[in-house]
Amino acid sequence: MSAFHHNSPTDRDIRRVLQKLLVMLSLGVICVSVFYFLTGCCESDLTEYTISNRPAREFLLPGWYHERNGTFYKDVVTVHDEDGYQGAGERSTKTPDLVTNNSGTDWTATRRLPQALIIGVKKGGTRALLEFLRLHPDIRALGSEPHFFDRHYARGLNWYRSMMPKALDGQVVIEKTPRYFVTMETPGRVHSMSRDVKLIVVVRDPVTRAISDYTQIISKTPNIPAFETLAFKNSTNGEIDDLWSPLWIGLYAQHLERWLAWFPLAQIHLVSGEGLISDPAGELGKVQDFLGLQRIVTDKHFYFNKTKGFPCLKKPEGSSKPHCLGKTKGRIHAPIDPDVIQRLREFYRPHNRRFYQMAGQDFGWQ
Ligand SMILES: Nc1ncnc2c1ncn2[C@@H]1O[C@H](COP(=O)(O)OS(=O)(=O)O)[C@@H](OP(=O)(O)O)[C@H]1O
Repeated sequence: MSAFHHNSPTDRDIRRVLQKLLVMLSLGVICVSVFYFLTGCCESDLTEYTISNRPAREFLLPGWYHERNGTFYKDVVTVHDEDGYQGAGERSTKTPDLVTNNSGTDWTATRRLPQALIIGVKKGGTRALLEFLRLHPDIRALGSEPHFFDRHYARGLNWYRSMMPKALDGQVVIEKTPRYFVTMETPGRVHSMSRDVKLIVVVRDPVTRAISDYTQIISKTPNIPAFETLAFKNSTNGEIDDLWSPLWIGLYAQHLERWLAWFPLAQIHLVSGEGLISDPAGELGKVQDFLGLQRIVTDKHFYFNKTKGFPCLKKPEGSSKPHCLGKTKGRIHAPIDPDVIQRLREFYRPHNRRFYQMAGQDFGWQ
């Protein structure tokens, strides 16, 4: 009896302690949830990546993820060029290690179709432009090249929208796929998505661009014939093979004409690829104006890296260290016979003149 009276308060004590522990545990869980919610840990933008000092190939290839209906999908990585990858829904159980850039932490952010597109040109400086634009807090840029209008159109606009980063009201969603500029069906398809979309084309001297293109091709397929062999239909009479892709892409007037059948020139902004290297802040200023954004990306964001020979970012978004583009951007070109270069300059001269007239802008190519 006395033992019973002696044990009874101890049981109550234990119950009380257990109740207190339960209350404290619940409070802990609530606090952690609130903390995660406020810091945005629950919200990661899976189509984005953090800019790092590592070359693009290293930090992009390990995995692109996107999320649909609460499931993470690892993108099937198909290398298009140094920085172009496309997603196609291979299921993954891994947690994404890629994180968002400015903004997606706000729960009001939604995925929207892009209001602006960098449509070209291949090897013009499109990656540099996109990386520089990402510094702007009102820009939400897709890191990969989705190739929606040229390769994946059958997947539909909902798929395209699902690829986009989340954006807040007032932010401009943008993607870059340089092949859009030269593919026949793209202007009409872009127009049917939106007649108001803003289009950006980075253009570069077509001769240098062709050599850059060839340098990239040969880096992947070293056994292809020499540039000089591919550039001419007939080496004895010097007739240029303008259907060879590296040369055909440089026929800017012809490609622009196709876009002008669908969009007014005022909706197309041409960026000088050379200017993007010599005066990145100047070119970025004009692009920000065109996009209706405040000029936030300015010369204080850039420095000239002598080793790289190109402008680099002092402090890229998502990192505190300076950042240059990867080694496939700004690489040493394949050596080309100077007579061939001269012949190509002559070939492009009338095409360039026509392009300047159409664009109302002289890019000063020789
Ligand atoms: N800041 C900076 N750093 C490095 N490279 C720069 C920069 N600005 C412009 N460029 C030029 O960009 C060229 C590559 O163009 P793209 O990014 O459009 O190439 S791609 O079509 O996406 O493969 C690349 O071409 P190459 O020099 O022939 O490699 C560069 O000349």
